[in-house]
Amino acid sequence: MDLFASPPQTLIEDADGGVRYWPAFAAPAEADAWFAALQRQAAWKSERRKMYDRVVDVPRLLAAYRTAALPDGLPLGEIFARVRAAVPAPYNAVGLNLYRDGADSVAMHNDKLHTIVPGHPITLLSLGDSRRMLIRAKGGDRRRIAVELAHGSLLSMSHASQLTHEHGIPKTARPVGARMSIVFRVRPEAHAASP
Ligand SMILES: O=C(O)CCC(=O)C(=O)O
Ligand SMILES: [Fe+2]
Repeated sequence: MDLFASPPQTLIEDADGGVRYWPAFAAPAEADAWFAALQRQAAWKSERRKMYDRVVDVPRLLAAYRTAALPDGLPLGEIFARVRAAVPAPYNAVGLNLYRDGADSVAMHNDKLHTIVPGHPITLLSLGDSRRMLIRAKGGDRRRIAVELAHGSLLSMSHASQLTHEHGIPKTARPVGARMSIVFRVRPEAHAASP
């Protein structure tokens, strides 16, 4: 079966591509190999960020590369080619998030607008244990959409959806192992190496 060709689920519709989800984008064995290589060899960093008047640990590990300078020995070139074929865009940045366990998370947010170029999607591959992403409109119907981001799945969010919706990965008390996301973006040149 050609999983690659299976149609996505549309989670949100808008004139810019909406938010679409492909549950079985990568074959399980391929996703296993990508996860193992990236967990072992990506340049993971723990970051600290200013939150109001405090500096706090970002509750996940991060790595970032320019797509024009992907390191050898990691499967990022192969992943990039597959993602770009499914959701074409002139991606120039890839950010990786590693959620070590259920205590790691990302708060509800939209991706910072000055760090993404209008008109282009944000497209992310999930590897490892599945984690739930919540998506919620900023105004109007505030009911949350939940999507369980499966091993080997792909999610693409339009630029327009960053204006209308927030997304996040809440902490979970479920005993979960590591999960990572590999997030492709079109960034202004000044931000192309940012996570
Ligand atoms: O890990 C994910 O699936 C989402 C990450 C995210 O929202 C971000 O890096 O901006
Ligand atoms: Fe995000």
